[in-house]
Amino acid sequence: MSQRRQLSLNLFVYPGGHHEAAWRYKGTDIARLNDIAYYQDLAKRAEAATIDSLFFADGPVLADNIRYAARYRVEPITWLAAIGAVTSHIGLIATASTTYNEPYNLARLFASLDHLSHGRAGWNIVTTSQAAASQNFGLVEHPVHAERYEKSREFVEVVTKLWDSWEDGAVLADQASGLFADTDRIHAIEHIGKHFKVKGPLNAPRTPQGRPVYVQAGSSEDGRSFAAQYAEAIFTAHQTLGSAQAFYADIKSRAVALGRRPEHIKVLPGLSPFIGSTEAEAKALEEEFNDLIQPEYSLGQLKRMTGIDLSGYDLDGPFPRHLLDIDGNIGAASRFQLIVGILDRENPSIRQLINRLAGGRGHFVLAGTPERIADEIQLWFENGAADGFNIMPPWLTGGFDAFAQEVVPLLRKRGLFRTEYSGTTLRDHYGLPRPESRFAGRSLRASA
Ligand SMILES: Cc1cc2nc3c(=O)[nH]c(=O)nc-3n(C[C@H](O)[C@H](O)[C@H](O)COP(=O)(O)O)c2cc1C
Repeated sequence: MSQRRQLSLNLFVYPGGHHEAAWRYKGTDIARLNDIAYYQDLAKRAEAATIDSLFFADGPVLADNIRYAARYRVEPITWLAAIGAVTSHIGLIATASTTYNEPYNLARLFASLDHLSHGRAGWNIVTTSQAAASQNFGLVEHPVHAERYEKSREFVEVVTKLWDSWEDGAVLADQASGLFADTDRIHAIEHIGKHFKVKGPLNAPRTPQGRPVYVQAGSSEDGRSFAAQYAEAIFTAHQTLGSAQAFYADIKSRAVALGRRPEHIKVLPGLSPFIGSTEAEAKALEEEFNDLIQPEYSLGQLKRMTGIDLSGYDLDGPFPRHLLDIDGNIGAASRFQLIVGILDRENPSIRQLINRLAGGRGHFVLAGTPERIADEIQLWFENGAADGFNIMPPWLTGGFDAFAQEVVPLLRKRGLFRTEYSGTTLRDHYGLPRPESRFAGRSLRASA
């Protein structure tokens, strides 16, 4: 009997939680945000709930709104390495930018993470939308959207070749013969492109997963086309079932047009759940968070997403829609479209829009009972909108614990989510094949 299709559930970790005022919430353990033991404990609890992976976002520049929120970054590969050492199954997905890294260095870092975790590494491939990052790297200006995506393609090609440069079986470790490596199975990549010139090979063996899982998180036209070609999992933000369905259908059909199998590209929208034993209790909890919002912070967020500075405007007045530059070049293009959608559907005041975005920066925020949350997950999963979700707890660690203790058992009871891991690698959890090196068999052909 073929097994029922299973949800993929990731835990998206943000210091303190995803609501922008999470760090001010009484239940947030704010003193422990730099304590690796806090994240290790969280990872162990996520592993006990058979969550597919932990995911850390990142960007190589300090957020300009640090004054009002815990929005600093610790470097995720370093952090996940320490988490990997105390866990055995949960996937470890780190974000790294193709605009502000060198492929060789990054290939080494992720290969090391995959080795040390015995095959649990994933790479969230981003191009970095924050323009201020350029000032940390001596660039005259931040490359525009299309340029960043063009460079990211070559970056991924180089890194993939480096991960392929050692075939399986290249390490002989034959103590009797004295041969450590079969050098016919280790290949220079000789890459010469527009942005990178890399001879290779990598200086470490092929990793347990062949290569880390490729994750992608941009939803613009360039982002989708990139994802359809390379991504094995996609993080995306949607406010409605309809928008998620349209995105899902578009991504899968693009992937199929490129000769890929649709089930090898997991679409994982964000979901930030406020859970209560009644609907009213859940809504009251969300309100408690929204009461902690600081408008200075929220208006900065809004400016980043829309390009408009609304400081000085009456928060309870209408959103000045006419100021939106629909055709302009906005860094996070898909998030801009998402806000336009909210304005079209709901015509909110500025304050209502701020509250709407505070929980998940445009991701789907849902306040309800555990059954209501499970119903919505099932609805999206069974109606062509999602292969799973990127769970974004409003606060940590309590917001995740509530999900693990109250929603996960319901999903299991409905046969939608595993009760135990069936494998040990992130590829196993997502049901993805282990890729073969492009050089596989080449040495045999040469000597035939
Ligand atoms: C769940 C999720 C997580 C993301 N995490 C990051 C991140 O850590 N760093 C980053 O630079 N961008 C991140 N992004 C943003 C996208 O990678 C992308 O840069 C942005 O959406 C703009 O690209 P687009 O115009 O193709 O959508 C994230 C997006 C989503 C949906």
